Amino acid sequence: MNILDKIVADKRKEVALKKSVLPKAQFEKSVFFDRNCNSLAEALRNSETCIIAEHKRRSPSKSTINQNTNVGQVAQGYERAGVCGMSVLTDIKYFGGSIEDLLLARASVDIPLLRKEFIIDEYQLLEAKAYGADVILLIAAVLSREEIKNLSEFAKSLGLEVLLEVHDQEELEKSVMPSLDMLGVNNRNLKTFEVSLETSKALSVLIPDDFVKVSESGISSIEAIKTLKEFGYQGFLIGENFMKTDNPGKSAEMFIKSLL
Ligand SMILES: O=P(O)(O)OC[C@@H](O)[C@@H](O)c1c[nH]c2ccccc12
Repeated sequence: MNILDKIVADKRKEVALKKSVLPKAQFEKSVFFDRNCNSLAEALRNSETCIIAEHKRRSPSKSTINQNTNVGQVAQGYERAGVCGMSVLTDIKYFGGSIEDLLLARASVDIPLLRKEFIIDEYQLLEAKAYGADVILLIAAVLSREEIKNLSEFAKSLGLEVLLEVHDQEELEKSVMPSLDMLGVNNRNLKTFEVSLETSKALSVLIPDDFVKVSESGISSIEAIKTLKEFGYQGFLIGENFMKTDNPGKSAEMFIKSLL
């Protein structure tokens, strides 16, 4: 069993348990449930910075990155820095996040928020909406085409945007459909943790032009962004490079300044 299989097996148990404790009808009572979502795709199309900054305490590939974060402060720092959106990891077991992190970020900023999670069930989409997300991530490596279709259409019916993540040509070809807003290429192979920006370069030509292209993971230099922009990318998801510092917001601000 690779790490991704393990994460998904644990996620299925976690979601089953959550469903028994908190029935999904509860989510409709959230003040955020009827909120109009902010568009990340729109922000990326109209921005020069193109950065989606992530809140990530640890990961299976790096163990601890930053355990002493205050997610509200990080969110405000990212917003001040001028990012297009923020990604909030909500997985507890492998990434040290929580769904409450999303809520705290939502309470602190207005920028588009992506719920970064291993989504396998509509329950998690209702939960994402209730806790203030604007965008959800679907990972092609763990979903069939039919699951991608059902989950993305359900997300859209809630007013959420959808970022679909792929790592190779096969995943990309099985996933392209109109209910997606953005296509993300993960430079990190979630099964082996190998990182290479070549993945984004190779897949860029295969992504239809009507989707906003996002390059994810392993990005730490201005040069990398300039090169990826030449390959048509309009969004760049950066986590560790900001989170490993004492002040992720300030790091994002400096990065963005040197980008402009
Ligand atoms: O910290 P990095 O290398 O800048 O990567 C951020 C983000 O792309 C990464 O956390 C990520 C991309 N796809 C995921 C899916 C699940 C968990 C995490 C991820």
